[in-house]
Amino acid sequence: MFLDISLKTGAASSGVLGLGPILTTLVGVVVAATLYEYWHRNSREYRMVSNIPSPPGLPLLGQAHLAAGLSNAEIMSVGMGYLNKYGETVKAWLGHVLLVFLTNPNDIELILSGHQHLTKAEEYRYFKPWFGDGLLISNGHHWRHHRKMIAPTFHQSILKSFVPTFVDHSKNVVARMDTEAGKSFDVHDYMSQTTVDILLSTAMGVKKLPEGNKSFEYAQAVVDMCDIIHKRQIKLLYRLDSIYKFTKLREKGDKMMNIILGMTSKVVKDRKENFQADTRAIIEEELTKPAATSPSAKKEGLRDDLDDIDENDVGAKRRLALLDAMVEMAKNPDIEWNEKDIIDEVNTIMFEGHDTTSAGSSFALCMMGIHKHIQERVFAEQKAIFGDNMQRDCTFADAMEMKYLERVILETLRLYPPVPLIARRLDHDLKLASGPYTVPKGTTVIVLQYCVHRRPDIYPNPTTFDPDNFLPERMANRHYYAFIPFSAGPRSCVGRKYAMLKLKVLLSTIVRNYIIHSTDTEADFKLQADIILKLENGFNISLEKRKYPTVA
Ligand code: HEM
Repeated sequence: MFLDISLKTGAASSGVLGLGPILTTLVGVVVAATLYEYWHRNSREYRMVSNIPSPPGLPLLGQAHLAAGLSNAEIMSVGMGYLNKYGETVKAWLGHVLLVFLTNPNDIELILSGHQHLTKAEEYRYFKPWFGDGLLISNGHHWRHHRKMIAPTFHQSILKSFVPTFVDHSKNVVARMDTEAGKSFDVHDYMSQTTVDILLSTAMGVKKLPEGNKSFEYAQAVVDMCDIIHKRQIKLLYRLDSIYKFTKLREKGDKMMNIILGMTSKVVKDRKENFQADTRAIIEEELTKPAATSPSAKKEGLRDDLDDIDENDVGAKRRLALLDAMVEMAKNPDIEWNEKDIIDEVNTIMFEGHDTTSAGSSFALCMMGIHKHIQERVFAEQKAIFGDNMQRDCTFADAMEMKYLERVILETLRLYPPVPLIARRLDHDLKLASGPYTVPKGTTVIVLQYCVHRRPDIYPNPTTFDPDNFLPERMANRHYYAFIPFSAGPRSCVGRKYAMLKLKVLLSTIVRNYIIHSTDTEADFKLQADIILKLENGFNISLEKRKYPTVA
């Protein structure tokens, strides 16, 4: 347009009104930006959310500049500061992308409970090269079909059969940590390798684990890849593929993806090669009892397909663990399932199933190291269960008796939820319950578990670590959606029962072998929320071997 005018006026060589070409371009950009900003501010979306509080923004950028130059730990603390200042429902514009942050359980219920808002937010697209169309990020028919096929592979009878494997790996990590006894060390390194190995040996049916420190290398690559994806989600420039592909970050991302995909494709290849009928079937005995791994009897609003699968199941059935079940499905012409589906779900579950529980177990160990009286109660419960034979292997029945340890795990997940937030894209306009707000279709709504778990109106002394927050009578009086470490509703965590059982076996084995110490306090924690909540300064503990009289 400007060029047209200047040509007609014969001023092309010197630009508009005799200005140089750079200035001409600049004026063009400013005019286009002003027009865009004018259009944006008059859009339906902008007007609809104008009454939702937000930190001050800039033209074009919105609030995007607030994250510029900050580390992940800084973003977390700055973000919390804004939420404290602006209230329980806050909006932010990342350029033209609208984000609405929710911390009121009534709003969260509107998002998570029904089938209306199941679509994952745009921000999950950065996982696509990794998870493909795996459960965590897929939508619509594809997600529904995969969920229906995969949820039964976490049936209680299968989880029960995993307990001896959980025990073997727990004993193994106890032995490996012996070299650290007396020293302060970052326990997350041990937890991440162990949780990778446990997943490989259970859900993936791997008989021979990768040699050397391949599991640790994979776990480290996952941490680095999450950091990259998180940067892409929140830094405006990295969001654009056209810019990201020329950055150093992408080079690093490609390297990490090679390690990750190399490991998972080998797992699938090996399992397919060694897929023998006699090693894969698990025949369950008759089963009619409710799942004992669930934190409490569920009220109607919190029930999900995992409860239904465990509770409405009668009679003997042949069941397979995850990877074996998927290999069989791919061979069955009547089931819509192919090789890519297998790889996508292996990648999804290898990630979701290990990084979450390694953070959860590391936080729980730190909590017990810091709150010694709580560790003593955990140990006393172990003593009551194991009696004079504290070194014997834990069974499924033992794990069901660990009520206090369960409360310690739940309280850890309250204060330090490994998945600190969930994001959905609204498929319909949504009237919120927390105020006179209507959020338009297409918005990214972000459910902040981390914040709802720390609301003082729901948890008196919200920052105090108190496992008794999960006494049945306290839980019964709380809003269903005020404790959602595993999300809730139809898209809740498919591995939550697996996770709780594994954490109990692992922590029970560690606590029976070591007294856990910590020199850090919770005030020293530098929380870092890059996809999975971690401590930037490490999960530092030290261990002291427990001594038992030798059995003659
Ligand atoms: C302490 C441990 C865990 C926590 C806190 C946790 C938390 C969550 C949360 C919050 C979600 C919803 C995410 C979202 O909507 O963005 C989720 C989904 C999921 N989790 Fe977990 N998880 C844990 C362990 C596991 C384990 C052990 C597995 C598998 C072995 C697993 C597999 C999955 C899968 C496949 C999904 C996607 C479900 C769907 O969209 O249908 N998780 N998890």
